[in-house]
Parts: sequence; structure tokens; C-alpha cells
Amino acid sequence: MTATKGLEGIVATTSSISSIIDDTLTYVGYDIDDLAENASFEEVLYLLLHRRLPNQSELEELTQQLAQNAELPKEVLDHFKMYPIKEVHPMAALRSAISLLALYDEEADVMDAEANYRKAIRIQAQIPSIVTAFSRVRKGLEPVAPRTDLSFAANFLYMLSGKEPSSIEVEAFNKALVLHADHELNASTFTARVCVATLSDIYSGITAAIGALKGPLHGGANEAVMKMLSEIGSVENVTSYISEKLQNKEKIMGFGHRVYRKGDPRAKHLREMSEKLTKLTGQSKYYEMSVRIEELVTSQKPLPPNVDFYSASVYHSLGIDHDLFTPIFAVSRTSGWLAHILEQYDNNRLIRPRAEYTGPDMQKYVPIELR
Ligand SMILES: CC(=O)SCCNC(=O)CCNC(=O)[C@H](O)C(C)(C)COP(=O)(O)OP(=O)(O)OC[C@H]1O[C@@H](n2cnc3c(N)ncnc32)[C@H](O)[C@@H]1OP(=O)(O)O
Ligand SMILES: O=C([O-])CC(=O)C(=O)O
Repeated sequence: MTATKGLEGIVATTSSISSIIDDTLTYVGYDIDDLAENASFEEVLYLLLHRRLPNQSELEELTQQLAQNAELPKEVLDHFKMYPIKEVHPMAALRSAISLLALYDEEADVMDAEANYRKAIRIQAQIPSIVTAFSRVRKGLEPVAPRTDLSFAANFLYMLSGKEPSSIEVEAFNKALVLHADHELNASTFTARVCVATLSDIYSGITAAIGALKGPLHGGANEAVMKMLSEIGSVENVTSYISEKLQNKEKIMGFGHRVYRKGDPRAKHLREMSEKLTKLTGQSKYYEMSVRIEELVTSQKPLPPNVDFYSASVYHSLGIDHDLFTPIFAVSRTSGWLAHILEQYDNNRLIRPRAEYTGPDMQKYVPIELR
């Protein structure tokens, strides 16, 4: 038995949800460029869960279900007030809140397909409420209830700030949600599938996935990119900062990818949005710094920017707190996690690979007084 470090190149499952072939990303056969330009997040959610785009009445029904299920149990909101609130990272709060939601869902452990679908919709509906309510409660503000007349993207921004967002903000945020919705067998999706392949429940799968997304090598990179941009501070400082990092063999957050070689097809959309939004909000320096970093990194290493790189300046220009960037990734990726969890249940087998043993051999037990 020989181990493959990081399971690189290992095909661990079949899936009909999304594919990455020759650097092209598709959701159920639709090119990500097409969906990013044209689709709403609600349509993409339906597509991932049903493997086809909804017609008008199916879309309206889904939109209604999301609105009807967005409310959080009072106990979950109260729970936010019990943390040593300022120090808690919103990803940790989100991970705990999803786990807690299971305790208030009578169907949490009911495993038939209909109950699992109902829970999937509830989780997708509640996750924006969790992220926005936590963000407000830690600032001493009351949570804002969602409106039934706003889209998923508009509602998120509305619940976060309490103000109705502009159409430009909604369009950008919707596109970001579409771009992050699914990505084949990335680390957090694999985690979710491993978890539920034991026939554990959906809440456990999503909780586990959030834990995996939180790390800076995965979803946590978008917050780390913003930290880097803030540390650099101006376009003039980019060269010395990045050159030093590369010389010290430190990683530049938001660059590189396990699967893409020529580049992440999502990055160009976020780059375009970053240019437009930072200009509109008088914060062009974040876009200009990002472009300079990209030029410098790619001139020295075959490492194109990934989805996390330009999303940082996009979210910053939307006025979003930096530690909410990864929870926002989770709000979108929940759609993919849920689709993969349901697909796993449909054709389940326990996921249990092997390890190549590298420890000592032929040891003999020594009584403690002789050690
Ligand atoms: C949504 C997402 O999850 S997208 C990814 C988000 N993560 C990041 O942006 C974090 C920065 N990037 C990385 O750490 C990596 O590129 C990953 C984790 C995305 C992919 O990792 P892997 O496929 O395992 O590549 P690995 O980490 O082995 O890197 C291969 C080589 O490229 C280098 N490298 C990879 N990414 C970077 C980077 N961002 N900056 C500098 N060097 C890098 C590594 O140091 C390594 O060099 P070496 O062969 O000289 O040791
Ligand atoms: O696929 C990966 O390894 C990481 C990624 O880009 C994503 O999850 O969107």
C-alpha cells in the first residue's frame, strides 16, 4: 500500500453535480461563465438539488420555501448572546449554530428522502439568518427579519445592514454566491460526504463541512487575502511585501489550486467585480494592489489567483466585515454541500480508505516502572 499525499488525483466518488475538466467548471453541465452572467442563486440552488433548472412556478415555490423557513429558533439567537462575543470567530459561531439547530428540529434524525429534502431547504434558508444575526448581535444590534419580496442575495445584505441594498450590490453579491455554490470534491464537500456516509444526519454533515471550510488553505483564504491587502496598505508596498514572502517560501493567500493548472475560471468574474465595485466606492487601491500582486506572483510562479483572491476586495467594497467573508462562502457552498449529501445518501457506501503505516514495528510492551 502506498499513500498519495493529500489524495491528489484520486477519484473518490462519482457525482452528477459539478465537474472540473480541463480548467472548465460546470454545474450539471452548465458552464460557470453562463451561470455567473445569467442565473440567480435560487436557480442555482434548484439546479444543484434537482439537476435541472426550475420553471417559473418551481422557482417561486422554492423562493417561498426559503422565505418561510428563514426564521431561527429563539434559543439559537439567545445562544449568540452567551458567547464571550467579541472574540468568537463567526465561522466558529456558525459551526456551533448549525449543530444547535439540529436540537430544535424534530426531523433531525429522520432519514427518509422527503425529510432530508425538507431539512436541506430549512438549513439553506436559515444559514443567512445565522450569519447576519450573529454579526448584528455581536455589535449590540437586533437581528433583522428577512423580507419576502427580496431575493436571497438582497435579503442577505438587507439582514446584515438593515438597509435595502442597491441593485449593483445585489447583482454583485448574487454573482459571488453563484460562483461559490459548488466545486466538485473540494475538501469541505468531501468532509460532508465522509460524515454522512456513516449514515449520520445532514446537520452533522454541514457542521463538519463548515469546520473544513474554515481553514486558510480552503475557504478561510478569502479573509487571509484581506488581511494581506490591509497589511500591504498601498500599491507601492506590494513589490517588497510579496517578494519577501516568495523568497521565504511563504504562501501567498488566494493563489494556487489543487485542480486548476491554467487558472480558476471564477477568478476573472470576481476580478471584474472588484474593479467595478472598488471604483464605485472610492477604494480602487484594493483592486490596484490585487492586480499588482497577481502580476508579481504569476511572473515568478505558475500560480494563478483562485476564487478567494478577488472575492476579498469585492466583499470589502460591499462594506462587509472581513471575518464574515468565509461565512459568506459557507452560505453559498451550503447549496453544494446539501446536493452532495443527498447524492451520497442516494447511493451510499461507507467511505473508509486505508493508511500506509510508517510507525515502529515489533515493539514489546514494557511495564511502566521500567520505562
Ligand atoms: C476555495 C479554495 O479552497 S481555493 C484555495 C484557497 N487557498 C489558498 O488560497 C491558500 C494558498 N494556496 C495554497 O496553499 C495551495 O495552492 C492550495 C492549498 C490551494 C493547493 O495546494 P496543493 O495542491 O497541495 O499544493 P502545495 O501546497 O503542495 O503546493 C505546491 C507547490 O506550490 C507552492 N505553492 C502553492 N500555493 C502557493 C501559494 N499560494 N503561494 C506560494 N507558493 C505556493 C508550494 O509552496 C509548493 O512549492 P514546493 O513544491 O516548492 O514545495
Ligand atoms: O476545489 C477546491 O479544492 C477548492 C475550491 O476551489 C473550492 O472549494 O471552491
